[in-house]
Amino acid sequence: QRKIRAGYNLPPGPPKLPIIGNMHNLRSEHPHRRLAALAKTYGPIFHLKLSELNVIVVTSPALAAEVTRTHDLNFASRPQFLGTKVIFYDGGYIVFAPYGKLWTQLRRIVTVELFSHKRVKNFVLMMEEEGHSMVEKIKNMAINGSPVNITNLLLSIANTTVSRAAFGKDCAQNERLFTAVKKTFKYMSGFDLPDLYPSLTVLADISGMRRKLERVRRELDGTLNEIFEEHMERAKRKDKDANYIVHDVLDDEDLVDVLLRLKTSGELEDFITMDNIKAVILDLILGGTETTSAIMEWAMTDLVRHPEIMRKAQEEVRKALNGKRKIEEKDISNLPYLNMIIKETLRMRPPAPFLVPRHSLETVKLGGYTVPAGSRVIIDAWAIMRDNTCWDDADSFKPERFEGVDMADVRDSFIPFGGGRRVCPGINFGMRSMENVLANLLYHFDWKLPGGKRPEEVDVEEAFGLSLVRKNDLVLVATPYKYI
Ligand code: HEM
Repeated sequence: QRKIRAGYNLPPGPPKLPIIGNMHNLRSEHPHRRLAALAKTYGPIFHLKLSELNVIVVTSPALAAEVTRTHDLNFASRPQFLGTKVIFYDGGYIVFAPYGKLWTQLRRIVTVELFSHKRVKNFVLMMEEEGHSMVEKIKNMAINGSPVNITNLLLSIANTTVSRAAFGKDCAQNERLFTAVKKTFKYMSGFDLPDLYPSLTVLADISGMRRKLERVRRELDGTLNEIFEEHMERAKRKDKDANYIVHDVLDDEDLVDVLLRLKTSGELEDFITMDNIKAVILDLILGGTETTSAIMEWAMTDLVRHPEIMRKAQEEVRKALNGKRKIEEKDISNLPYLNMIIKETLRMRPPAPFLVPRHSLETVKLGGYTVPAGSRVIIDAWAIMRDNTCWDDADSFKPERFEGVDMADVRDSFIPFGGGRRVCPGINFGMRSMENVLANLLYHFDWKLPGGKRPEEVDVEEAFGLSLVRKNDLVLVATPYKYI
């Protein structure tokens, strides 16, 4: 560290304490708010020492663009955490993968096979089906007078949507897998002791962290093995049965089918193992579940807090549907205001406030300062999207601000999905599924708070884990809409 300081012009930052560096500066329930406050003192790029690690934080659109565009390749890698190494088959292969051949191959496969327009179109039919069954569930609760736990409902539908895309319909192991995945969420903050002192490998054992992680990994691996075996069996039956008919696209291949087909037909590079394939599936579940459910939950929170915005959104969807009983994909494109609501929620409550950290491969200059090779680089998307110099009245929920905005013009200041070659590949999939679910909630029901609470009494307490979520469950009362 002394060597780094002597030779380099590191960005400014708060004073460091011996051994722990700046860890005390982040001790807060809300690290995203702490970092934004530090930016006010130290400027748009600052340096933190978290135990052994050099952490560079950037909080301006221009510097974020330098990371994701000007120096894209240099920052295209990820730091490694103990959790990702143990659980994700030695390193994770997409979200947390270091930059390299394996990541490039697997990301390409996922982009082409899961997120292509054609596939997302097929998945949309599945999303429609899930949307309808959610509506029926809520109608039953409304008839019985039970309030709806929106938090659980949305997490469950987000999980079903991603896992149906990955494993197909009626996967018996889904519940078990999701329970294990949820356990992994809490081991992945990157701020755990073994991650802050990576050179002290013994810490992973003393703290008991490795043991806990290995237990979860065994659970996940066993469940994934069962799922893969069932898929292989089904593929064999399909091959043997010349009369096997694919009845509709929902019956078609899911992602596990696709990956297994590519593997057995030799279309995948030899170095891609079954463990890599299993890790890809976990990556997608991890990347796609809590993010989408968090945004939908915050959107509902802000809608009940702003009844006039809720009313406007409901008028839009009810006018567009004109008495129809079921929402279809083609209806969604007639809901521009709903799309603005989702964008505004992504701006104000990004599920990944710091995106996913980057790792600097080489020493480079950023904003006139030196970023040493091996630094962890955090793009503070939360601070950028709450910056009053980028967004007028940035702390207020105003979906109208996106009216007529060409998104290319705000590409550096609207970054909930990140940018550059590590940008989120699930944008299309995520946006479609969120629009579908929210349109259903707004079309079929009127919503109010239980116990006669007023809109301004809705709590907006945040909890910071793998994603920025509500601290307390959102519970609302639904009244079914009387169709025209
Ligand atoms: C509200 C929805 C979502 C948000 C806000 C979101 C946000 C993000 C962010 C910030 C990153 C890191 C980007 C960077 O480093 O620049 C990311 C990466 C990723 N996301 Fe998403 N995501 C969402 C939905 C999804 C969905 C639905 C999926 C898949 C089903 C998904 C899969 C991934 C994957 C695989 C990566 C890793 C990309 C890589 O490192 O190459 N995400 N996402």
